[in-house]
Amino acid sequence: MSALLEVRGITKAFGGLTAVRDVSFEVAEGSVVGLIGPNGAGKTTTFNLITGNYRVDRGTVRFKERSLVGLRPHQIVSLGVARTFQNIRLFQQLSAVENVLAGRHCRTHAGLLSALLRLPGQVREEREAVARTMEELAFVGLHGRAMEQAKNLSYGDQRRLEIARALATEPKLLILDEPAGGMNEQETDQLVELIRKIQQRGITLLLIEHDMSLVMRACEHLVVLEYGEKIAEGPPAAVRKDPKVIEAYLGTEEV
Ligand SMILES: Nc1ncnc2c1ncn2[C@@H]1O[C@H](COP(=O)(O)OP(=O)(O)OP(=O)(O)O)[C@@H](O)[C@H]1O
Repeated sequence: MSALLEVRGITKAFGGLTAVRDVSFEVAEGSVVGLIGPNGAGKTTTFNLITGNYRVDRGTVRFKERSLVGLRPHQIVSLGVARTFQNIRLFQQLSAVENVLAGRHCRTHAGLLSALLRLPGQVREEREAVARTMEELAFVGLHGRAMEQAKNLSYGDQRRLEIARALATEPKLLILDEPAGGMNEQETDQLVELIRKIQQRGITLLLIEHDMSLVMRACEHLVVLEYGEKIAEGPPAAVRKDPKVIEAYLGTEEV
């Protein structure tokens, strides 16, 4: 079976610095894949190349055998690739439910005219969108916080809200950039559970994470970057013993 996501030889330079050089990997449908590596290794740049936030200099990105190169981020979301960001990007003044509704936007069809006239189709679509939103909030464990402004939520809850918003776009592939960033141990344990529940829904996950306890528990395949290049990949137990990986992390953090 072909991979859900296939990245082949992607390269991206910023001025004189090649942030990602000739990186290739695949994400099998239904799997949880971790992209790891020291700070500045090119992980977020790789995500931005997949999601259309940056354009590749060279190489290909294929999702469900369709090229994503040259597509705009919202087109890629419509195809079924959703993401969260390393630096939380929520509408801080809006409620949790409004933030998730913003994510639903790409799956609603009613045009401006029917919205203004409040035609029956529009009203039905709105009702469905709110119901779906409440389901996603419950799914990530935020049922009691729907009306809370995003800025009043804890860091861990804000990360969960970002995941709910991404899920509301009905992705096939969910890309998480440091989902455990700023979380305490208990919140990280809950996140491992949430990742399993998302996988059980049939959604494939690709994540960047520095918390190795999460990576080792949640991921079945790891891709390791250093200085923009892939230095290893494989099952977590094998990768953590790989001398190149240990070397890359020496003096930075424990693998
Ligand atoms: N928009 C940009 N303009 C210039 N340089 C950039 C840009 N984005 C990333 N870089 C550089 O590219 C390199 C890779 O950065 P990237 O953020 O992809 O690494 P990372 O592995 O995600 O790091 P971290 O774990 O610290 O988030 C870094 O040297 C960074 O400074």
